[in-house]
Amino acid sequence: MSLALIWAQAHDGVIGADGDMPWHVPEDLAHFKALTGPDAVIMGRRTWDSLPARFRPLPGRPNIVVTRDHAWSADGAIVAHSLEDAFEAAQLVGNGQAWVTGGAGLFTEALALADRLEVTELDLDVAGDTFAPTIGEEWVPVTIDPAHGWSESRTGVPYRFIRYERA
Ligand SMILES: CCc1nc(N)nc(N)c1OCCCOc1ncccc1N1CCC(C(F)(F)F)CC1
Repeated sequence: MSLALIWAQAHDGVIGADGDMPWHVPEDLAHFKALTGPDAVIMGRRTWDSLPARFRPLPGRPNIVVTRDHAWSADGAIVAHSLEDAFEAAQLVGNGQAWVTGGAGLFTEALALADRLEVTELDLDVAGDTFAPTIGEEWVPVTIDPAHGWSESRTGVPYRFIRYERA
């Protein structure tokens, strides 16, 4: 089972504000959908709660939700009570590739287990209360798209996609 992390961040690693993402970049949604495809997604309960109802569960794949609350359940969610349990569940129901899709706490914990990071960088200054994990020296950018500069979202936000792998 291969574990990847995927997130979108603005300047200073902001990934969220008040339980949502303070931007709208349709090209990132398309990127997320294209990359994660039918693979299992693993997310924290707050990220699950942040999903718009039409995307809860994320369509067409196992949705594994990590929560410490042993009373919690939700239609369309496979409940796990630790990242390790989530990883095991993904191995049982997944197809070999699982994605941690948020939030900050899970990203920090999953970083040590992951072999790939897919980061959408937004050239955007925005206030936030939730931040991406620090990407250590052991991670190297293997692709940057576009190779130089930025693409421009139809909403006007410059963005680029970076893939990191372990050195
Ligand atoms: C896309 C947002 C996103 N971007 C990157 N690069 N990495 C992520 N970890 C990520 O957060 C996924 C979970 C939160 O997702 C959403 N939060 C608010 C509104 C919409 C969503 N999306 C819309 C697209 C939908 C589809 F199934 F179509 F992909 C999934 C839910």
